[in-house]
Amino acid sequence: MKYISTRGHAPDLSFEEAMLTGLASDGGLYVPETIPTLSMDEIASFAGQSYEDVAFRVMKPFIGETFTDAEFKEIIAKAYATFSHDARAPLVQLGPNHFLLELFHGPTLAFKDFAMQLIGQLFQAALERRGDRVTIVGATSGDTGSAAIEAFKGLHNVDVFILFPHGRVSDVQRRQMTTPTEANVHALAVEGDFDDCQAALKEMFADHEFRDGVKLAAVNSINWARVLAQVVYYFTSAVSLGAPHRKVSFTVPTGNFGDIFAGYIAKKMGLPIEELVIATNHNDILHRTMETGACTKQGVTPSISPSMDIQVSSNFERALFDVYDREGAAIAQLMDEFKAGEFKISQGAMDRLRDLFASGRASEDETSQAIAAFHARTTEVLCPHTAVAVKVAEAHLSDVPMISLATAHPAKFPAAVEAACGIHPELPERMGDLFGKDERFTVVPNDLATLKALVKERLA
Ligand SMILES: Cc1ncc(COP(=O)(O)O)c(C=O)c1O
Ligand SMILES: N[C@@H](CCOP(=O)(O)O)C(=O)O
Repeated sequence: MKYISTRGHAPDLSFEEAMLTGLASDGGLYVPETIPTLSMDEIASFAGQSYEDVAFRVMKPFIGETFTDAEFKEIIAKAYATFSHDARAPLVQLGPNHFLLELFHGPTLAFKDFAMQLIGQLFQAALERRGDRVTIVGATSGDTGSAAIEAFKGLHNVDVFILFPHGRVSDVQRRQMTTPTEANVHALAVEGDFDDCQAALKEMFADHEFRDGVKLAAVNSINWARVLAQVVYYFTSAVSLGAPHRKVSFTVPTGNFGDIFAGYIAKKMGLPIEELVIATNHNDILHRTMETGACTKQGVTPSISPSMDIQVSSNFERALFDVYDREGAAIAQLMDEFKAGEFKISQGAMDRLRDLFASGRASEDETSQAIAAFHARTTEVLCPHTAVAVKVAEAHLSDVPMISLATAHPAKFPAAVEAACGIHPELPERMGDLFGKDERFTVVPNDLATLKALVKERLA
């Protein structure tokens, strides 16, 4: 399996190289040259299998010969052993034909653990074999950072620097990033928003001297391995509701477009998905783009679903690559235009996007009301990101089962949840001392040169 860049100029890479590289050298994102498909019989045979078994069968065709079957199975087993629910990603019913896919039973209580726990193991195995080390720099609006730190803390062949927007993550998210004591963990509070953090990360990759000098690696969803790991739960949840003999739909709370792009890959692999619904909060660039065909940057406005306070959605580039018939030059041009604030999508590409994705937006009030209404109706306490999905999903309910993705545990956002429904969601006992620990982080101006100097200084 070869991986190619969405901008057409970077060298093709193997799975292992693409994973350890992250962003392509031409600024593009790596995608598989072809998407392997699974037959109806193969998908049907997932019924009743463990999450780990399905994970092996879904991901194996993408990793080629990178690991032996036995090695890959062991990696998967270790990755999900840290989860507190036997099903890993259980489904609960919210109402007639509406289901919630709980993706928050991993160690940091967010869906990011599904991919991060796995790539932590994959990186370790690959780096040990190569006798190599890397410097991970990650940008986070809260959840990716905590999941990355949890997966990589204490490893001798990795340093992990996490850039988070100062004052714009929840207290639980910040503490998950700032309380680990391991020397290879560096939490940096950037005086900017998530888009600034992500832009700095991409600039670091564009500076080839810096990139090669520190052996830069990415664990954001610009890294293909992150997306791949998330494809699995689309299969497990759909099959448990009768797929492939019955279609299902998904509504996905969306920021960087990684999670919903994983759903799109599942569909391309053969999973019969009726609708894939993009759900945004008031930072709604994706919804506006789907409505108008113009992708126009507006400033980020903080919300009660802070992990989705994003306006530059990395993985949208991967979807554009497909609807532009995989023409790297066209994508490079759109991304150049976007630097000045806007690009317009051609009518043909827009028609294809609208065939693939529906979209909706939930305001702050609608999000709070959804938390209150679903708690009153079902006793389920939704996190604000999940509430965005559930609210948007309501407009898409039909006789096809709808699965809304519950991307984080409500206890990560207690203030917003309590304000909405009067319940103070408690952290699970295993995280109970989070607020008793000392924090360790550095506040950094939103300045690329300062950030790069800091990374080099810490590594030295
Ligand atoms: C809790 C939560 N929900 C939803 C999202 C959106 O996911 P994605 O960026 O993959 O679209 C994120 C992070 O981005 C998140 O942390
Ligand atoms: N919501 C994310 C933003 C980064 O997204 P990623 O999926 O590209 O890592 C976060 O919580 O950090």
